[in-house]
Amino acid sequence: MIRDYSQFLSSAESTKPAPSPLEQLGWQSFFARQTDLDEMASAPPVRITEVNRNGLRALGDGVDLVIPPGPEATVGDWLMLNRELPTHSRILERKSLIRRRAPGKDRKIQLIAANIDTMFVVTSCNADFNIARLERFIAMAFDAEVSPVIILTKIDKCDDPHPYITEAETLSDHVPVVALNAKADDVREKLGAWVKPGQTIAFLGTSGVGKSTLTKALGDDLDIETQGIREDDARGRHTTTRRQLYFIEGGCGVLDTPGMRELQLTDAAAGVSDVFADLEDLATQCRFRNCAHEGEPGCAVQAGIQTGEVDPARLDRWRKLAAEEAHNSASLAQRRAKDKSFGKMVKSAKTAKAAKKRNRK
Ligand SMILES: Nc1nc2c(ncn2[C@@H]2O[C@H](COP(=O)(O)OP(=O)(O)OP(=O)(O)O)[C@@H](O)[C@H]2O)c(=O)[nH]1
Ligand SMILES: [Zn+2]
Repeated sequence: MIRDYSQFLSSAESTKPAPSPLEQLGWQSFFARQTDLDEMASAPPVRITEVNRNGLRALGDGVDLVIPPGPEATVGDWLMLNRELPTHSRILERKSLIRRRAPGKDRKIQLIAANIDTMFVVTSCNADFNIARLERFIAMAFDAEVSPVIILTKIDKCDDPHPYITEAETLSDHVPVVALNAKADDVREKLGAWVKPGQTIAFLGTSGVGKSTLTKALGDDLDIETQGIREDDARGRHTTTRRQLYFIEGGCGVLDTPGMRELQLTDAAAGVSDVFADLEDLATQCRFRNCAHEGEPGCAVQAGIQTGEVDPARLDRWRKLAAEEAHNSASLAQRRAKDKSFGKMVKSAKTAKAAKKRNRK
């Protein structure tokens, strides 16, 4: 996977012209390359900022409308708006996509959010800190093609945050680690490399680690609670739902959706491979191709443990994550197979019924 890290390096920000209205909504060259001026004139780009029962809320340059339900789009998507037939608007290819497996029996894949640039994986310098969970969130971000950044909060409440920082830094060379006090006034400064006009960010982490506090720190000029929108519920009552993608001053998109809070590891095989690339590399040197690294002769991974090159705890986490991923993917495949055989059963039952009917005549 090739990633663009140039955004982490840029410093010559001041020479840039002020962002256009579209750029403030997150319009980037990645999307511009998929269209041309002719199309933009007749079918302007719009960004989906909410998905609800009434449809998709779409914002563009001087455009703010609700597209009726229909398009397979999610929050963060860019559409080329078909003014006559909005439901036939063209969805642009996504820069990133976060999906999740729905809870409950019907384990369908749901689209959670598209075109997020940076995923802040938040944990705190206390008992919440769990390296395996961090790894899982990082794998999920990589799989969605979003650049993850680890935020360690509550440094003000712990004697020495360094062991946490050091451990988080060992996860991957490609994941920056920022330690901070979410209640201090340097949050904007510390996250400035990622929170800037034209970017879309999201927070991921368990309850109580400081996601809301961080969000408030970024948008202090904005009362998130009052950004709720009115929506008719099934009984025709007005209920207020929280906006899902909103823009803080200067135009940085912040994605906040209930779905993000319930994310599971969904089809994240590629992400798991990214986080454990070194172990996967090593495993190619095992004598047996299907080596389980559990004591088979010629196992390069076990040899790595002997020499101290491989951390056995990390091998253990890799195994667990890979197994969980396999289980998730398998249950989807099983479900599909079941659906198929159920369909066949229905079909043969119908045929039998029809045959009975015919026989009765
Ligand atoms: N001292 C200190 N307190 C913090 C810090 N970050 C968060 N808190 C406090 O921890 C509590 C939980 O923070 P929230 O921002 O609500 O956590 P959250 O991740 O949004 O939690 P959910 O909304 O349940 O997902 C609040 O009382 C915060 O004030 C920090 O860095 N330092
Ligand atoms: Zn092996």
